[in-house]
Order: sequence, then C-alpha cells, then structure tokens
Amino acid sequence: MSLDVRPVTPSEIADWMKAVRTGFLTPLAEKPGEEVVADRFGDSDLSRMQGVFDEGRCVATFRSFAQQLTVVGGATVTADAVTGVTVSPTHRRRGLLSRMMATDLAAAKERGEVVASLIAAEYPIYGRYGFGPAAWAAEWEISVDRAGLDPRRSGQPTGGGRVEMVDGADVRKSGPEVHAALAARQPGVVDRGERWWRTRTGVAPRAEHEMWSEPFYVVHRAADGEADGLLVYGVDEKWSDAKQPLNTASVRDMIALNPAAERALWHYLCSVDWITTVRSGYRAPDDLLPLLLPDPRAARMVTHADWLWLRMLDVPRALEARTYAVEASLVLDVRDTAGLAGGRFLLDASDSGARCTPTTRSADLALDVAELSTLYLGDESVRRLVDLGRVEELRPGAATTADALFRTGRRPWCPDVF
Ligand SMILES: CC(=O)SCCNC(=O)CCNC(=O)[C@H](O)C(C)(C)COP(=O)(O)OP(=O)(O)OC[C@H]1O[C@@H](n2cnc3c(N)ncnc32)[C@H](O)[C@@H]1OP(=O)(O)O
Repeated sequence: MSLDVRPVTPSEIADWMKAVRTGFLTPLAEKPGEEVVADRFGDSDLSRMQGVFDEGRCVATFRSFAQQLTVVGGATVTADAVTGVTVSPTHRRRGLLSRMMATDLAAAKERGEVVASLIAAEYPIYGRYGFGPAAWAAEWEISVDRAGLDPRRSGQPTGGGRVEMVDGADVRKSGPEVHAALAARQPGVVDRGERWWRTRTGVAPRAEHEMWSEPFYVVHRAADGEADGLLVYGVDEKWSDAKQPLNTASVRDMIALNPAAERALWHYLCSVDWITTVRSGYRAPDDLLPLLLPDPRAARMVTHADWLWLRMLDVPRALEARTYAVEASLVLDVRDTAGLAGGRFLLDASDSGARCTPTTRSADLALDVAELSTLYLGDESVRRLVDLGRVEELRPGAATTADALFRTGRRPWCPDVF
C-alpha cells in the first residue's frame, strides 16, 4: 500500500476537515460546506496543512500556523503552532505522525521560528519530538453556598470599578484590546485573531450539526471607564425536584488585567441568583481564585494537568527573548536528537538584557531540548528535574543558579486551546 504524505490542495480541505473529526472521535456525516471551509481555512497557508492519502482517502492530518507567544517579561516570539493532529485508527502506529512532525519542524526551523507549540491530547505523544510541558492548567469547581461571600455586596466592585452586562458585538469591539493588554504581560498567552472573536461570539459560519448556545458576556470597567476585565460564561438549566435552582455557570473566557477586576468578576459570578456551582475554566494553577473567596475550600480543584507544550527550535533567540530575575551566567549543553536546536550555549543575563551565544566553555547543566522547553516559561523547577534525573548538574550549585534565573513569581498561563 503506498501512502501519500503531502500538503493538501484547496479541493481536499473539506475531506481533511472530515478526517480531523473522525480522528477526534466526533465524526461528521457530511463534509463541511464551501462557506465553512472558506471561513475556516480561506487564508491558511496550505503548505503547512499536511494530509496522508490512501487511495485518495484522507487518513491522517496535521496543520501548523504562525502564532505569537508571550514569554517572561512580556515580549513575544513566533511559534510554529501545531494542531489538528490525527491518524485514522486503521493507519496508527506506522510512523505517520512522526513523518508529518519531522516535515513540519524542519520547515519551521527553516522559516526561523523560535519555538513550536501545541496543546497535547495525551501526555505521552510529544516528548519524543522534543516538546515539554511548559505551562500547566487547573480548573476549580466552586460551591457558591460555601464560599462565604456576602450576597448584598459581592456583585458590586469596590474601588470605583463597575461590572456591566454586554453583548457579543461589544465583546468583538473591546475584547481584542483587553486581550492585547493581557498578552503584553502574561507569559504563556497566545494571540487571538479576528476569527477567534467571531467564533467565540457566535457569528462565524457554522455547519448544520454545530451547536451554538449564546453565553453571557460581562466586562469590568475601572474607575476611568476603561475595560480591564472580560468574563464569558454559559449556564445550564437544572432545578431540584423541590423546585430549587441548582444551576452551574461554566466560564468560557475570563481575562482580568489587575487583581481588582479579577476579584470583581469572580464575586459577580458567585452572586448571580440561581447559580449554585461555578466551573472556572482552565486557569494557571496559582490563580488567585480560591483565595478571593472567604472560604477557599469552597473551590475544589477538579483538573490539574499539563497544558501548553513547547519545543525550542532556536535556543539563543528563545533565551534572549525573555527576561530573568537575577544577573547570572550559565552554560547549557542542550541535546537534540532531531538535530534542530542542540549545542552548547552561554546564557548571560544582566540588567541590560540577556545574551545567549554558542560556546566551548565547560557546561554547567546538560539537558534535552524538551527539558529546556519545559523550563522556558518558568513553570518548572530545575532542582526537581535534577532530582528526577532529567537534568544533569555538572557544576555544584548550577541548578540553584538556573532556578534563580528561570523561575518566576507567578506561573505562566495559556488561556486558549488551539
Ligand atoms: C496538537 C494535537 O492536535 S493533539 C491531538 C493528537 N491526536 C489524537 O490524540 C487523536 C487520536 N490519536 C491519533 O490520531 C494517533 O494515535 C496519534 C496522532 C496520536 C499518533 O499517530 P501515529 O501515526 O500512530 O504515531 P506514530 O506511529 O508516528 O508514533 C510514533 C511513536 O509514538 C508513539 N505514540 C503515538 N501515539 C501515542 C499515544 N497516544 N500514546 C503513547 N505513545 C504514542 C508510538 O507508539 C510510536 O512509538 P515508537 O516510535 O516507540 O514505536
């Protein structure tokens, strides 16, 4: 059987989309129509959309696109964002993913992209390609009755701010600006294009089977009237037999640019009549949420898992793009069996910025590119990786220096799935 691994042509995109849905166990009866295909992929770079064809049938899919990723300090790097990875159950474990990944990463390296990024469906898939989990996510379920909030005050922000219910059109106007302000300060954030805002506010063309339920949209405005927080949530319809409302609010999007807006939006949501349970959506594991409640035990962590995975493609540019908490130097021996990003590098971090250059000096730490990618956004401890045998400490004290350099006071957070 000869398998054709290649970029898709425009006329194959609908088949490719159908194959993605089969791979993700949500099959489609029909191929998506022209309008949906055009809206979804009309401006996509088809050279980055791979398919595997078996006698004309699409049996595997892989796509990447250019993404801006915020790193520590607020700068962005261009990431090769990988998505839509599927291999049909009839063609699994024959190396198709490995072939598509190798093609994509080589092209990304050639284009000069700094890292590759993805949200992994399952933990064991991507480490072998040099990816490491760089930002984790947590979700809480809040039992509103237990939270201890004063229902007379919790929907009313202090400090002159106010909470406003708005509609999808308002969110399409003010959301991108609030998100851009978040992206300028929050490591782990990825950019959202115009289409992102349209689909999340219900106005993108949709195939017939695709359901949309209108959420509630809320913004927080600071005392000067500027929007500094955004909350989008859906609510189910659940009543007890005794006619008591037992509704759950599930957060679809929640961005706050400062702790006052964050407090106001969570307190607002926990004060809506009928809502007895709030699902927070995926937040950074050190999110303020539980501690914003008088009784933090009212917030039960229901998910804590790896979320954003990164794979460095250019170590010097990646390490120079971020800032460091202290002034120090470190020599890193980076192994990369794929031959894309390995080498020995001297990282020199000072107040005026970081320099990272190839060196022949003896190394302080030796590690695989996947471990360096895991450390990149400050979410993992070097000491922990040394204890696990995944980083080699070649000079005593080097792990402590590396932790002082890489770690951050707050954890990175990627609010989006892509
Ligand atoms: C960014 C995203 O889109 S995440 C979504 C990923 N997609 C899914 O999870 C959908 C369901 N799964 C699939 O479609 C496929 O199983 C895939 C895409 C995960 C793997 O595709 P395959 O073509 O089977 O992978 P391939 O044959 O190249 O495997 C390479 C190696 O990875 C291993 N591997 C692949 N998938 C998995 C997995 N889910 N768990 C553990 N190991 C795996 C293989 O065993 C193989 O190991 P080996 O080299 O030691 O023999």
